[in-house]
Amino acid sequence: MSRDAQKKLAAEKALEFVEDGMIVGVGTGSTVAFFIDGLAAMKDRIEGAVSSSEQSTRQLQSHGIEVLDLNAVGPLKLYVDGADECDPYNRLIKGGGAALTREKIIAQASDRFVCIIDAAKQVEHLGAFPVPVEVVPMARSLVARAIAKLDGQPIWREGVVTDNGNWILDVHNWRIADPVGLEAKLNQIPGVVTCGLFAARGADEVIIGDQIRPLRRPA
Ligand SMILES: O=C(CO)[C@H](O)[C@H](O)COP(=O)(O)O
Repeated sequence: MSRDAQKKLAAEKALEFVEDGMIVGVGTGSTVAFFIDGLAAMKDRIEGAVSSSEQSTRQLQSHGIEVLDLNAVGPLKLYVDGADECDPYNRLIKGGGAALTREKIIAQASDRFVCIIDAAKQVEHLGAFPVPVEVVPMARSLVARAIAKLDGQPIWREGVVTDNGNWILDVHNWRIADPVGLEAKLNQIPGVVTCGLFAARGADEVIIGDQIRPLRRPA
């Protein structure tokens, strides 16, 4: 089955988590685009959506789904999003689409985070995919030097400006032994808005094709 077909299958399976009257947290990316298309068919049953990017907002609104402000609606029951990598414990690398900060905010504000991926994104250890880090522009070189001290190789994603007006450093060649510890270290560097490691709060369920994998904790 093609990767796109797997993404579509996972997105359709995630629709089963949507309940009547819900405000649904919606991620960003090509997998989520399938989810939004599916959500459109259920739009009269939901109250609206909270969106993680301008891109998803446009797609939601094009289907007539109301996009709500997270501050006005409070905690959400459900957040559905894709990922760039997923380890056996549902810890993720996200941010290939540069929407990581709003994605992490909505994931944190949601009771349940359902992640939808194709099988190629499953890995034993996170780090083959470069870890995106959103930085305040004036701190780019300061953060890059701090990351180099942590043995990562940061490369500026030149030309990309996030929805929050910030820049992205992609960190290559990282052997990530402790994703939770590294996430905390990155988030402490002044100028880092957030990093694309979703380890402290990973996904509650990962849907790979039509298979649902619940959360498993590391031993
Ligand atoms: O984190 C993301 C955007 O910031 C996406 O979820 C991630 O890049 C996966 O995208 P796709 O579904 O297109 O493969």
